[in-house]
Amino acid sequence: MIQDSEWLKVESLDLDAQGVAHKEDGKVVFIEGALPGEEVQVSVGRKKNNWEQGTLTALRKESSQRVTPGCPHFGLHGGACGGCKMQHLHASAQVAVKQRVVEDNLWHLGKVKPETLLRPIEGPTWGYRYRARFSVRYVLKKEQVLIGFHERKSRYVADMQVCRVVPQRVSDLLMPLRALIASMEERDRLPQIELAMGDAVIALVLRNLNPLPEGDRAKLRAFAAEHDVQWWLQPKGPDTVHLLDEGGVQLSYSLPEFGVVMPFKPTDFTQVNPHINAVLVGRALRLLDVQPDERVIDWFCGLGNFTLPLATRAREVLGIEGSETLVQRSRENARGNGLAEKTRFEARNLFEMTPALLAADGVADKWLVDPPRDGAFALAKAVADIAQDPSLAPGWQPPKRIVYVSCNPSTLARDAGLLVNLAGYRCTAASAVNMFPHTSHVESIAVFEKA
Ligand SMILES: C[S@@+](CC[C@H](N)C(=O)[O-])C[C@H]1O[C@@H](n2cnc3c(N)ncnc32)[C@H](O)[C@@H]1O
Ligand code: SF4
Repeated sequence: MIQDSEWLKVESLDLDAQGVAHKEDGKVVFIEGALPGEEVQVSVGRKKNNWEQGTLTALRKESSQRVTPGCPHFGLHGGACGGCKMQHLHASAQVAVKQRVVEDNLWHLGKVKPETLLRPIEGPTWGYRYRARFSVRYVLKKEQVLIGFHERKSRYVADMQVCRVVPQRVSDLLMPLRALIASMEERDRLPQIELAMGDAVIALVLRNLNPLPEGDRAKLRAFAAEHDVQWWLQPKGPDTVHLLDEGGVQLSYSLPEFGVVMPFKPTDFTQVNPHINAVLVGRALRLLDVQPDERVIDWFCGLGNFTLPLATRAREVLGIEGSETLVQRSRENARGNGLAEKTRFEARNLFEMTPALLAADGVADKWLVDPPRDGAFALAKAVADIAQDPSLAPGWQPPKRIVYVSCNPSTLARDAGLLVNLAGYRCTAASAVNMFPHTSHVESIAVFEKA
């Protein structure tokens, strides 16, 4: 590291929550721990021709948005955990940064300017995370078990004694879990514990590389009884996940606004933040404004998180999803909620969409699109191709309205560019969704209307 004595004025924050400044010679500097508006000195770690990257070492003008981090393990303030990146920035300023990221991406990558910026969706900033994947390491030298997220920029597991982004009940389990694993015969062959919380159950999935001896199973049972958790074991891939002991309360979450209950398995995709999810589903449906005579397609439907609420409003909904397991779960959930007659589900790879395949899915009045980080390029491209050459799909009509929920603003922007600049849609609204407070993940929602 080289200490740079030049004072830099921080102009903005990048997606990794690094302050961005320019040196006198025009070089861009990315500064860990620095916030917009601050004047800082930097210890430079990496140098390239036109940029440098370093860490804040001195501060002579502090941002009014700077706050004391809420977690002792926060990596930029002496802690080691790399799980959060923005705890030093006031929660509402984090949302403003994310809103700006959505706008900037739409404009710079998609040449799209939303007609309206909606108020970002916000929820609790602590204790929100109902899913987490904790690494487990038995450190032989110290005869100690660590359970936590990775340290910043490292493969090591952080020595995490509490965690403020998971619910308090889960944070309180971290030290007892360490003691439990340390006491087990298989302690050095248990690399991961995955958390999946439902409305009424804390499910913990223990990855076990070897079959567990009866003594270890008895210890898990005693822990479950004492701490009111449900153990699942995962001997191999996600499909091998099973309950340690059959029975007990079923893992599920509910969407009360729509009277829907969604049972799930702990390794199924479910949204990380159930508080935001409930608001997000409500907002998506209001933005879609589905009418009782309308047909809707829910692309990348997962276990039916949007499909079933949509089916409470629409004439019929088609849900399409890549995972057979999730399609199966969607069907069961539709049956369980009395919505089987209005829904149909299909397992398909949506990265391979073509105009002909799109036409075969039929005309729908509205679409909900909620892809993984890679986005929905093939889908947006097929719509754009048909708009350019309608003979590719004779008789097919594009949906009047699309609500696109995204976990990656750059792929949203790319797809929005296709819809707006080639397929004749207007982007009528967009906003950030603060699904992951204190991290740099940006969730967002955008509305496209056929012009
Ligand atoms: C962001 S999740 C959304 C799921 C659901 N809408 C929800 O809210 O729970 C994205 C979904 O896309 C699915 N997926 C990933 N790649 C896919 C592909 N190539 N084709 C179809 N679905 C895919 C995943 O299995 C996952 O369920
Ligand atoms: S992930 Fe948890 S332990 Fe790590 S910094 Fe964030 S709140 Fe603290």
